[in-house]
Amino acid sequence: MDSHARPYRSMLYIPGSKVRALEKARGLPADAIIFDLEDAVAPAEKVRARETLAAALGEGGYGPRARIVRINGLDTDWGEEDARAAVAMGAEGILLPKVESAAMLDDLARITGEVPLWAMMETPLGMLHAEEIAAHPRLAGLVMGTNDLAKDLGARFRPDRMPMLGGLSLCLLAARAHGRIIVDGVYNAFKDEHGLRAEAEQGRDMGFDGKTLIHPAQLDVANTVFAPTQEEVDLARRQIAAFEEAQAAGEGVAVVDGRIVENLHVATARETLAKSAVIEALATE
Ligand SMILES: CC(C)(COP(=O)(O)OP(=O)(O)OC[C@H]1O[C@@H](n2cnc3c(N)ncnc32)[C@H](O)[C@@H]1OP(=O)(O)O)[C@@H](O)C(=O)NCCC(=O)NCCSC(=O)C[C@H](O)C(=O)O
Ligand SMILES: [Mg+2]
Repeated sequence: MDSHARPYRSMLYIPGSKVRALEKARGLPADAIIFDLEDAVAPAEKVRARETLAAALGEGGYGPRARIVRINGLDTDWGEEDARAAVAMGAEGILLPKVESAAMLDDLARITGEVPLWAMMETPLGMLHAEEIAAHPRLAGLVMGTNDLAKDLGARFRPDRMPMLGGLSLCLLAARAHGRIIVDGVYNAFKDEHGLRAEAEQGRDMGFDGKTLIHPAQLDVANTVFAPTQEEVDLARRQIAAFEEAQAAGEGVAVVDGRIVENLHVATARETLAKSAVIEALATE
């Protein structure tokens, strides 16, 4: 799974226990859905939520949206059974909470076999072991859990996310070093569109592939912020054309809008065009 073959601009959490939300999601413009059996489901509801989710996924109708199931930790009463059930449900990915080592992913892979794994990065130890987690051969991607991380750090929520930046950056470095997808944490104030946009733009500028979301009202902002703009697409086309022209003239460098364009900029420009094409194709499905 790479983020160009399939975008991960918006990853919407849906509690596995909420029948109406599971139904509604079939028509929502989310790139991916995280069907949650962990924190969004109360202990008394855990077993029923697993059954409700199995029925919804069995019914299908989620189209091109990536279907990822977040299970409970393997150290809980529900984790192992969740993992087996997620495989049986045909989940495209299984998301393990509070991953702190590659060994935790090994334990899960022994149950889930070939199904791609995703790791919630949300504890101080997880941040410190991000590299070995990202290197795990079964891992498709990392998902930031900024609520749990703030709790464990004793950090305050600030608009600039200053207390989070060290952890976010460590996980980004690890994800990119191993070619993994990485998706930013949730923005809790789901009615605050302005705040969400600012935080999503910060995540995009840092290098995240997308943002995890808790409410359908957040989808448009994430889908817009994490897609290349028309200006970026136009610039990418002009950079590629100018560089090819320069090469034909025996030059290694071109200039566009007063800025140099070298082969590395052309690689980024080609990625921008590829991402834009995939998003466009998705919109017409
Ligand atoms: C936050 C909510 C509890 C709000 O729910 P509600 O009051 O029902 O919202 P609305 O009335 O505005 O809902 C309008 C319609 O949208 C549907 N809906 C709501 N949320 C979702 C959703 N997530 N996916 C799909 N559809 C949704 C409602 O059913 C309404 O539909 P309709 O009847 O047709 O009008 C609620 O949004 C919610 O439960 N959100 C998910 C919360 C969650 O999953 N939390 C856990 C993940 S966050 C986390 O743990 C991150 C990490 O681990 C960390 O540590 O940071
Ligand atoms: Mg969490």
